[in-house]
Amino acid sequence: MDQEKFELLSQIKYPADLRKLSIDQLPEVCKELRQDIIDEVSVNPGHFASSLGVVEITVALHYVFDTPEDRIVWDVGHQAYGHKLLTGRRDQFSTNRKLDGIRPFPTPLESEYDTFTCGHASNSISAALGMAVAAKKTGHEDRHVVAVIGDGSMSGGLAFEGLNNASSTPNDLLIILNDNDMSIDRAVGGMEQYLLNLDTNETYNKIRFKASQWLRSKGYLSDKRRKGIIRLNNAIKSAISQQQNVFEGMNIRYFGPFDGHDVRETVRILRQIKDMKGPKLLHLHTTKGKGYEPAEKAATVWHAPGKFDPKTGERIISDTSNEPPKFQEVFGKTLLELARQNPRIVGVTPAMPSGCSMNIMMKEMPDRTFDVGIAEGHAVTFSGGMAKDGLMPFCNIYSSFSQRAYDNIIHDLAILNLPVVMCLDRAGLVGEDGSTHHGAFDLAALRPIPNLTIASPMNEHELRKLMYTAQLPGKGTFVIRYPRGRGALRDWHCKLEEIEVGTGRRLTDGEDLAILTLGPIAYQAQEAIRQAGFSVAHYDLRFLKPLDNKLLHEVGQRFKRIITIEDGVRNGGMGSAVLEWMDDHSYTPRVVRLGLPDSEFVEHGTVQQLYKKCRIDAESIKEEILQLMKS
Ligand SMILES: Cc1ncc(C[n+]2csc(CCOP(=O)(O)OP(=O)(O)O)c2C)c(N)n1
Ligand SMILES: CC(=O)[C@@H](O)[C@H](O)COP(=O)(O)O
Ligand SMILES: [Mg+2]
Repeated sequence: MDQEKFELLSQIKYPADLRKLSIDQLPEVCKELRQDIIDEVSVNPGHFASSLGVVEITVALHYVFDTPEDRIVWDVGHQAYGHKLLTGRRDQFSTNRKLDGIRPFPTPLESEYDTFTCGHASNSISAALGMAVAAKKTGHEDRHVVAVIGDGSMSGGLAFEGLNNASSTPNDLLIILNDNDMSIDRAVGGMEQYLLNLDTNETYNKIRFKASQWLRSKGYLSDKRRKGIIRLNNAIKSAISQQQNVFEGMNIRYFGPFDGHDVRETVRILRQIKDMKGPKLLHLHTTKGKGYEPAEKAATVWHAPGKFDPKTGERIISDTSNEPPKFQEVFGKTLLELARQNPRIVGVTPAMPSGCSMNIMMKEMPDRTFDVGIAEGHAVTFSGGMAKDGLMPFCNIYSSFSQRAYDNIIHDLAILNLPVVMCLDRAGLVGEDGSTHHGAFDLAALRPIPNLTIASPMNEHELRKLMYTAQLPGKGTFVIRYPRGRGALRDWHCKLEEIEVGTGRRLTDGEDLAILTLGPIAYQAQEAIRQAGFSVAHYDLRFLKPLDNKLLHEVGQRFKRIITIEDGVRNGGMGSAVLEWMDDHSYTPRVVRLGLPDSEFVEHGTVQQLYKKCRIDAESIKEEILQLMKS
């Protein structure tokens, strides 16, 4: 069956097999590859539309370049399913993103065809430039290095830093700009606008490409003359179009825009430019979701659509009407509610309006919400600027992406204690996106920073109240972290009221030991307490900073055994804070800290599977209780 349906694909285990085919067979390879992605992702969900959009680019790259000796660096890596299928992982693809299965994004830990860590956007140009420089300095002068970056990822500051350096460091890097006019939501910003305008010069660009081919064939286009010719070219182009090409202005040769779905043409162009010296950028137009109509029509939904029927395009969505809402939905609705009451509130998201549900406020208040593109550092500093002069920004960033903005939080918010509410979404384990996406480090990373208030709601009511509290006058920089997915309360709407900063609460009382939790991991603890059969006092700490001194004195005085549980790295976070506090106040309980390890990165799987691996699921907590009670 596989051989019939995938006649060519079934013959390709590695790119070397692909390279045995004729160029005229490539469109058929693309067709089969696209079908394989559709079949596989429909039953084993993952990132979808982006991979469909780069099928032809993927095939052309592996056809033209001598991978893995030549280096392809994917940006984000959510578009790399075709690459995985052509590089020895077709047999394992059904395990993609599953516990112990192949990883969600390319990584050299998995394959020599994966050249760098992927997951967080905008790093490909910098990493590829590093590889291009390393190739020259380590005796691999013939190695080609290619960065493949989307238009959305090009909005990230790191990409600009990479371009800036590439323009002045000797290198032969090729950057492929995969321009589909989309991020997860619609791509935003000046670069996007610029790329749109570049399209109007398509005819000019074609003529120019042909001219450069001709000049080269006549020997006029030597590498020595390259910069001069680029400048001349630029001057002519500016005169014709009243617009300078940004890339060429930076001495990066620009080719395009071309149709990135014409695999034969893409191969031809790549062959033409691959050995040209100096940095160069090939601009290809593609359609996100290409070849699968529902995805082409609604690329945001089909970015990662879950299971679906490949024939009808119907998404298979289980009935969740009896389940509690997602934290994201509660955040989005509460933000709008608060913004209606408080005119100083504005919303900021770096490219995740749908993911974090800020799109709810965006719809009603487009002029008070800002999607700044994939620019986490900027999102924070921009929020700081607005706060400095009178606004009250809610800046929502996925916890793991906020790692990009660590200094901005310290330097541009905390030092002035500016009233910005940093909402860290996807805090803790996120599941199938794996090690690059778990929000593992925020608690440990932010705890030492002066002025910050750091809180984590146990459930939807707490989230709403913390959001309300954070926007009250005089609260300074306020961090609220909460996880991906559903909360615990179906009846999530509650009155908005203030929670006194730095106060936790006792949820249940007991005599044998105390459990301290932060955030919704409390529910795993509650289940463990039910099963364990001991008299356990359970405290929801609620604030990591400031700690609740009164609560901790009560715990220190009453208990010789304490278990702390957090959905974050166990060293440096809440457990460490409690341990330090107990020591500082001369209490000497035995403290068992449960949380994510700092000895290895947590990989992918369902959240529940990963809780178990990290021993923060109910069953493991129960075992820890029993163990501690033996001591
Ligand atoms: C630092 C960082 N911020 C945000 C994201 C979330 N994210 C993943 S893919 C994506 C959109 C990327 O758009 P683009 O590069 O154009 O790729 P496309 O999906 O359009 O092919 C975003 C915002 C991320 N992975 N990393
Ligand atoms: C590739 C990437 O970074 C995003 O697509 C991420 O996978 C989104 O995850 P959520 O589904 O949690 O929004
Ligand atoms: Mg894009």
